[in-house]
Amino acid sequence: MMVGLTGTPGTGKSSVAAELERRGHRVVHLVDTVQPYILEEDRARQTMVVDTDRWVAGFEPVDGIIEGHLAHLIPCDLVVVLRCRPDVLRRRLEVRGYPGAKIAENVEAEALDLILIETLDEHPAEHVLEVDTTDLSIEDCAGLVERFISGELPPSCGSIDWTDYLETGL
Ligand SMILES: Nc1ncnc2c1ncn2[C@@H]1O[C@H](COP(=O)(O)OP(=O)(O)OP(=O)(O)O)[C@@H](O)[C@H]1O
Repeated sequence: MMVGLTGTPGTGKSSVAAELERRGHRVVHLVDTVQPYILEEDRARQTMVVDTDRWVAGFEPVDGIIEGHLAHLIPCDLVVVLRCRPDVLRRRLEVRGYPGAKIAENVEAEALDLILIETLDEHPAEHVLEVDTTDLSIEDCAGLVERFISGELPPSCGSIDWTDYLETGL
């Protein structure tokens, strides 16, 4: 089974994936697979521009967990979307020393549910679990992912509304 672990930067994908790896799951990090598909470096946004169509077409399916903010673009069997309340996400990204514009862009994307919307463009809701990491430990998040994969936890998404964080200007 191929499981995507996606979310806005800072929502905890790498941390949760590391915990799942520690628990014996096979994890593939998308950052290790995009190198041949990088078109250019976007210096202002401190990020790489990836030819996502070619990358998706060239992706070899794996039996395991695919971690990265493009994971929902792959034809996974299940997708977990990690979420983080925008004010807390802002703090997580500030700690990283990201430029203000990059923080604002990611915080706004999170408040607008962009990754979830993209996920539901590609996958039926019955294959999707949304996890609000804001008040959960990394171990708890990993536990929810495990229970979703095993079928113990049903799919669930769409109950988060952080539009207030847009109106208050964060
Ligand atoms: N559930 C959590 N509770 C508290 N802090 C968390 C949680 N998950 C992640 N963090 C913290 O948030 C920060 C960002 O986490 P992480 O690097 O795992 O995010 P990411 O989604 O993989 O980001 P990127 O896409 O940029 O790699 C880290 O400092 C991590 O310790």
